[in-house]
Amino acid sequence: MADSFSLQNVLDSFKSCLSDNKEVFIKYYISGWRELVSFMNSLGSVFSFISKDAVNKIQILENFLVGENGTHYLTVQSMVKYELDNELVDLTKRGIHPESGCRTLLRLHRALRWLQLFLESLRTSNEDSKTSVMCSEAYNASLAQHHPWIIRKAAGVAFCALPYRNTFFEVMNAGSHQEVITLLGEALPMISEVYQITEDLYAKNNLLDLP
Ligand SMILES: CCCCCCCC/C=C\CCCCCCCC(=O)N[C@@H](COP(=O)(O)O)[C@H](O)/C=C/CCCCCCCCCCCCC
Repeated sequence: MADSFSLQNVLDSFKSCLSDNKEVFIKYYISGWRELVSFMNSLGSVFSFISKDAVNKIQILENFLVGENGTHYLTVQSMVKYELDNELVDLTKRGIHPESGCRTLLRLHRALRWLQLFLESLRTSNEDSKTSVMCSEAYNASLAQHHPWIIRKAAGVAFCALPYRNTFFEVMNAGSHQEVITLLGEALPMISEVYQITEDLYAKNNLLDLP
């Protein structure tokens, strides 16, 4: 995991995610998430429970990727085909495959929607905007609908600990505020494309509600 966060690295990871024929490389998908988790860790221990869950899911996918069937886990497309063809996914209720690649990636995919909304909000924010409000609005419009009450409550408490917008931009380590905004403008189309390709693939295969 990177020692200090760089927004440029996040951008590079999501840029590298797409193959020429628009498949999503799992290796770069998880390296983008690792970079984001390193950022979240720098914000304080109140985010540890979120970071632990994200790291756990990243690790599950990493284990598949370096495991004996790793060639099937090169892209999200090849993973979906391999796991469905070999009945390795619990489709309606949790059973003998509670940690399939498909359901694990789905959790990060939903979080990617939150990230997309949050970054867009940050990009278009002004000096008076509150990061906690932007974060919780993005969360309510995405991940919250998949989380039980207790997680929503804990997430709400964590959001209140987010630093003010100015400090937040500085921790992003990407130069002046204008430079951060420019970089966000470059990162967002990459993130959105990766999100949409994954969303379409999951929808086509009826995988959007995996338990
Ligand atoms: C570019 C820099 C600015 C933005 C930096 C953002 C950094 C964000 C880094 C990581 C985001 C965490 C991703 C969380 C994945 C959550 C996956 C999930 O939904 N897991 C739940 C369901 O899993 P299963 O039980 O079905 O296996 C699990 O129950 C969740 C537990 C933890 C709580 C998740 C709360 C998510 C809040 C997301 C907002 C993070 C706020 C960070 C603020 C910078």
